[in-house]
Amino acid sequence: MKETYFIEVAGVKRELPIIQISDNLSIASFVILGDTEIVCAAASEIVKKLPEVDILVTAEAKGIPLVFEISRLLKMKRYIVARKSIKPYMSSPIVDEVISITTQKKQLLCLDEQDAEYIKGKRVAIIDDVISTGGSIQALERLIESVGGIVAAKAAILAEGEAADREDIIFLEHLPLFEIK
Ligand SMILES: Nc1ncnc2[nH]cnc12
Repeated sequence: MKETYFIEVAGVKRELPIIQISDNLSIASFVILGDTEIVCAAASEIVKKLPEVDILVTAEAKGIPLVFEISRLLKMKRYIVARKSIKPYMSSPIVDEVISITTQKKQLLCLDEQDAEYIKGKRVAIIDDVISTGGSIQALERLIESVGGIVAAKAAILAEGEAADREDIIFLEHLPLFEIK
C-alpha cells in the first residue's frame, strides 16, 4: 500500500503521497497547483503574518497560484515570477542558479530586465509553497538583492525538514523529511 502523510494547513486537511526522491530520502509531496481551496486558505493566513512590503516575488512554478492570491488579498496590482529558463521576450535577463531538492538538478532563475527595474529600491516578500533546503529562496534573495531590492520577508506554506528551525522565515506548518536507512 502507498504510504501517505496527513497534514492540516489553515484548516484544510490533505493526505500527501510519500515519494522517494533519492537513494536515502523521501518527501511527502505537497502540490498546490490546481488546489484552489488550500491556496486560498493558506494565502489568507500568510497575509496576516507578512510585514508591509511593496512587491511579492516567487520562482516558477508551484508558488505562482499562492503569490497571485496573496497579491490579490493585499490589493497589489502585480507580482513578479522568476522564470526557470531565459525566455525569448527577456531583454538583458539577470540569472542565478539553484539545485532543486525535488528534481536534484541545477536550475536557472531568471529575472526580466523590466521586472528587475521594478524591484529596485522596493521592499520585497519572497513567496514559495515549500521552503526545504532553502536553496531556491537563497538564490531568489541573491537575485533580488543584485538588482537593488530589499528582502523584507520570506514566506511559505510549509517549512520542510530543518527549515522549520529557521527564525528568518514565515510559514504555517512543518513538513518532515523521510530518511531511508
Ligand atoms: N515536500 C515537497 N513537496 C513538493 N515540493 C517540494 N519542494 C520541496 N519539498 C517539497
